[in-house]
Amino acid sequence: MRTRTKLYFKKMVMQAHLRLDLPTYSDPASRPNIKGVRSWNVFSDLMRTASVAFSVLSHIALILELARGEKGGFLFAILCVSKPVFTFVTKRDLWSKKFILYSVNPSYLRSVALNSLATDKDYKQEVLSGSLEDYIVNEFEKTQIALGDTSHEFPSALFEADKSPFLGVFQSLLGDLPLIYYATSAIMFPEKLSISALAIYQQTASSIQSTIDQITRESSSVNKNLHHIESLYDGLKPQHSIPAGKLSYPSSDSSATKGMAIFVRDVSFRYPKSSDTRIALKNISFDIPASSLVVIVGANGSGKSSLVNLLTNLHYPTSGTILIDDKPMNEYRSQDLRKSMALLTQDHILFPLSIGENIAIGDPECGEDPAKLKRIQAAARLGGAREVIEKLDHGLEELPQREQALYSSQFPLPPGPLRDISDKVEKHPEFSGKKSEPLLCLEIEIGIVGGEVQRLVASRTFMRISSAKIRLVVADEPTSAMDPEGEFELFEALRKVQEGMTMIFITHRFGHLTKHADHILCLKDGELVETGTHRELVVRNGEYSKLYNIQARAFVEPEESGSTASGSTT
Ligand SMILES: Nc1ncnc2c1ncn2[C@@H]1O[C@H](COP(=O)(O)OP(=O)(O)OP(=O)(O)O)[C@@H](O)[C@H]1O
Repeated sequence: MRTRTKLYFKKMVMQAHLRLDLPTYSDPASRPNIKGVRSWNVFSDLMRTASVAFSVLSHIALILELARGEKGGFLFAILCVSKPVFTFVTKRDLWSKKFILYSVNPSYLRSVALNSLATDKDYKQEVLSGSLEDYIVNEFEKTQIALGDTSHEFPSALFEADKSPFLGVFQSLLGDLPLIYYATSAIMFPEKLSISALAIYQQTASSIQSTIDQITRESSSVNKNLHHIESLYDGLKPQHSIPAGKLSYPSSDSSATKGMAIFVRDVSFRYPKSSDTRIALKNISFDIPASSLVVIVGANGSGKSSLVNLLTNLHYPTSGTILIDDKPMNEYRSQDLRKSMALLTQDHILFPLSIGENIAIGDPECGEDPAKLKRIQAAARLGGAREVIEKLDHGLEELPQREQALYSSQFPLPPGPLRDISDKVEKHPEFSGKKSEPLLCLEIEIGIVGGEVQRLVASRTFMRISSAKIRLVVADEPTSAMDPEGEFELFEALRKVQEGMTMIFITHRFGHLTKHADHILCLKDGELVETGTHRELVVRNGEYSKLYNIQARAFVEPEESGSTASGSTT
């Protein structure tokens, strides 16, 4: 039951995560704040609270039953429950309240900072190289002196302790009242004295006390866990920042062989909820005709990736409109638009799945397609990843990272595959000194490096393109870790499959691609400063020509550089 409950909620948590669009997901407050395991805690907490409540009720019933036959019995029963009830009512429990804990005591804050200097590995190198050991300890001692008797107790304990001492005295008095009452009535009516009844009363009263205490302790954790579950159900409600309509894309009237046509009208964009209040894109307008090849260039931070984020529906303009095939982008279903696009960026990485699945996932609907393997192989060839895969021990079956959970044994393992793994673990640098840990998670990497990762990720894009559903391909510097030959081959392969698709490339390297571009968009500080073909822009002698000449100059002899700078190199 525990496993089933956890798995059920784990799936819900995954769905809640997957439903969020990028801007919403970027805000940590919007992400579901619960793990599957907590769901079980909620369930078991509720069960435990119910059983404790049942126990309290049965104790009260017992004491009432015992008291029924006696004169003054009900008064005695009330006295028995008075202390637990009083404690419950006057308890100061921090965890059942909404609160923020923070310290303003400079000595305390300094002591925390010095403690982290001594214990945090991020500071280790600088602390050692700066010979700061004695300084840190001495300064820490000073903060201790400055703090004096200031309590270091956990805030909840301080909060709970912070109540009138009279309450405590009264509380313990209440605890003794049943005994005082019973003793008084025993003196007045000695014939009624029964040691066994006294013992039962005493024991029952203290049981009630402890079970009520338990309920109060647990109620806050039940509250907290229920709140988490509630937030999970809230997370399942769609909360998208990107508006979307109901039109399907591609619409039935658009020709199946054409790429996506994009018209950007006076678009400005600022990242939502970003601490950086600067505007990323300012009043940008341009047209990208269907099936054209567009290259976006510009210096770092000029807004190229931000523009791509808008065109691929990952973010939404702060103002202005983007039209796709003559209709505003937000009139289409977001899912449809994304299914018609292939985005390839330098940040795309390998998933923790087999290499084959990493490529196949480009077309998540390929499922049991009998031609799947052939398609994967073709995609790997186009992405330039064939050799990368061939050198792997398990080819397409290889996992980019193998995560292994191992139980280390106190005793040496017998020779065999388990012993081999165990030996490998013990030799691993991360393992040193951790022999006593019962469970060790170890990632064994298979050594695929930057440029090779980019080839495999590019293969995923070719797999996506081979689904024949793609109308727009966007490549945002996908070759940053590749050698120039790899980059050339990738762009050539993309250009060759371009039929029926619009292609947008972002690159910092001028050359082959920019010369073939139908349009070049040149950005500077979030503004579109120039558009045109390579030839047009080079002779214009503006921002594009400046960026181009910086690179071109590196390839010409010093005496030629003067003519290059003047724009004659085309
Ligand atoms: N996720 C983000 N949140 C907030 N601001 C961002 C975010 N991404 C980019 N920016 C800001 O938007 C502006 C444009 O950045 P962008 O990444 O679009 O430029 P770029 O031309 O692609 O740069 P590069 O060539 O370095 O990739 C910069 O000021 C950047 O700091």
